[in-house]
Amino acid sequence: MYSRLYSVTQARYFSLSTRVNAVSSYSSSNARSNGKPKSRVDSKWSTRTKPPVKSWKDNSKPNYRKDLKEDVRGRPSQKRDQQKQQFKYGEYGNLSEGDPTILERSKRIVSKINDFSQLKILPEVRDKLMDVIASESLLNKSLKNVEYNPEESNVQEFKKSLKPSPIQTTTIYQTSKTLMDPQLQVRLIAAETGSGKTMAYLIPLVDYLKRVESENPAWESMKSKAIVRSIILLPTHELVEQVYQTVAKLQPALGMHTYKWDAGSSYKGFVEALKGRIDIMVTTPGKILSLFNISMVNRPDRILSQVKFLVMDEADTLLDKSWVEDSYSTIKHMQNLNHVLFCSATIPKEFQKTITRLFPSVGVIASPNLHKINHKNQIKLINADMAPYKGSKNKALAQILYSINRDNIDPGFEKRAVVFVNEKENVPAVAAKLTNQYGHDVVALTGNDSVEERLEKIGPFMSPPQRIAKVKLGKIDPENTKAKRIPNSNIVIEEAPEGSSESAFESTLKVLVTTDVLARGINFRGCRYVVLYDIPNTPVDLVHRVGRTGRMNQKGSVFIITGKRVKNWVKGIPSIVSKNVTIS
Ligand SMILES: Nc1ncnc2c1ncn2[C@@H]1O[C@H](COP(=O)(O)OP(=O)(O)OP(=O)(O)O)[C@@H](O)[C@H]1O
Repeated sequence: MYSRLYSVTQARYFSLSTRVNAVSSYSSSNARSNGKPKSRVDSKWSTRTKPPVKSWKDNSKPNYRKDLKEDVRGRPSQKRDQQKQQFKYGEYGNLSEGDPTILERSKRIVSKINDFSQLKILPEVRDKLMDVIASESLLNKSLKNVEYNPEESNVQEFKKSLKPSPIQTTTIYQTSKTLMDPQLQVRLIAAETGSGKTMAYLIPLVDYLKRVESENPAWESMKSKAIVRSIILLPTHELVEQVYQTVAKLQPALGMHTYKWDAGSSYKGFVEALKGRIDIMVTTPGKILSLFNISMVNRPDRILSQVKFLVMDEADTLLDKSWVEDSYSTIKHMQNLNHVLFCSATIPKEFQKTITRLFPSVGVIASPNLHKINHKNQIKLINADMAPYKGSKNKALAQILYSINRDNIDPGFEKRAVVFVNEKENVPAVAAKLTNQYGHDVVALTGNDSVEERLEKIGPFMSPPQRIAKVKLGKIDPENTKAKRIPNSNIVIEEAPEGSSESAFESTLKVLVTTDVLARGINFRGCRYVVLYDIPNTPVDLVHRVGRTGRMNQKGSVFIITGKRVKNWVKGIPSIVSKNVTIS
């Protein structure tokens, strides 16, 4: 059926300049569409008058006159209060300050709903998706990294205590109001890292597909067709793999036909899967666009025309300068979309501008904790210019790792730490130093590694922490320790004497040294420690890197290596986190 027919010229997607013209036609008229016929997606967006939920107002320019008026009336100025609670990340602050009314609305919804049963979800979908959460949540301490088996008692026990996270509550509540309204609905879901955004978009998506199956009379004739019904797009193959592991559980649970199209998949495999109908496909924009360049697939536009539900996860990346053209082209090929959900942990100002320019009707659902770092994280600044490190960041790092190893937190379990450096060129040297000089168990990962290598390297950090075999537990007695110098360094540490509780010091720490390539979206289960070898350049980098620990309201420890010339605002980071201040 999918023999060669497609012409490449037909598929060549428009250049950015053409696209920008096309974009401006969304908000105004069709006059600047370069004489090209407007796509169905275009016209849907341009004719839409009301966003499905409140759209995002730009609060970056303060309205002083309004503030003053409010102050004169003797009432507290909401705007000024908000500014007081914002932490400007040095000269690089680039996060949107947000619209307080959106956050207030979320708080109201969250205060009224605290159970999955209060949300409008098909009972079967609710039940199975709660099984999935219970089988993989990092809060479920009894998980042993086993195959998905909802019948297990530890899964069922944990399921009873499950509550929706704030972003899950607000997203499911808001989307359910108009889920089956056939008009195009575009939403941006924004919430802090590790807040359960994957389920926040997956539950409405699955609920939608299941409702179509039971409510749409055309379903009987559609169900055996070669169609793709929904797509989840992500920027990296690691994230495709991670999200697919969750999505794949819906195959046995709800009879969903799921498909992962990643770096290793063949076109033949895709065509085979398509013949049996794909309900949920997880992939990257690049893979979708490649459909237009292969001979095996006949009329890719037709395949994509049945996609009704699209999720763009890590949307601020997918719409940044280097991705926006591909991402936008991908969306435009899906002519009959009913729902588009953009999902992000951060709303940089640039992203906010892009999304409102491309999709003026976008409605925003944001969690009350957006742009805050989980205050349960303990942030420590380590000055590498001080003795005994004397300017050596590597010595400071070695000492941090050593102290992590001995801290007696989660005794009996392996420890994992992720070290972020700003430049990928520095990764091998830092990793080599830690391994060769300080004897740590380290893997180094950069964008230069192949997808397979990366997946293999991050594997141990993605699974729940393993119990250590044969560890003697016991408190470390500071009186009974002796000083030890780390070889070839001037770092002196205390070590338990032979025969005491030394096995509690036994190195069980696994260290991953990497860059921003792994800072986003990866759910490092059981990674309690993050070390920032360099000060992140932007608040977006800070939020994402720190967000690899302290997920779902857990505790995490973060060490930031600084120097004596560090700016004052950097020194303020620990206190803004503990005081739960919004970062901008
Ligand atoms: N309602 C819930 N209760 C308990 N755990 C949950 C719940 N929902 C999701 N989780 C778990 O929380 C963890 C974090 O979820 P997820 O990866 O979706 O976060 P995220 O918001 O997408 O993070 P990031 O912004 O870093 O991508 C996962 O282990 C997930 O299984």
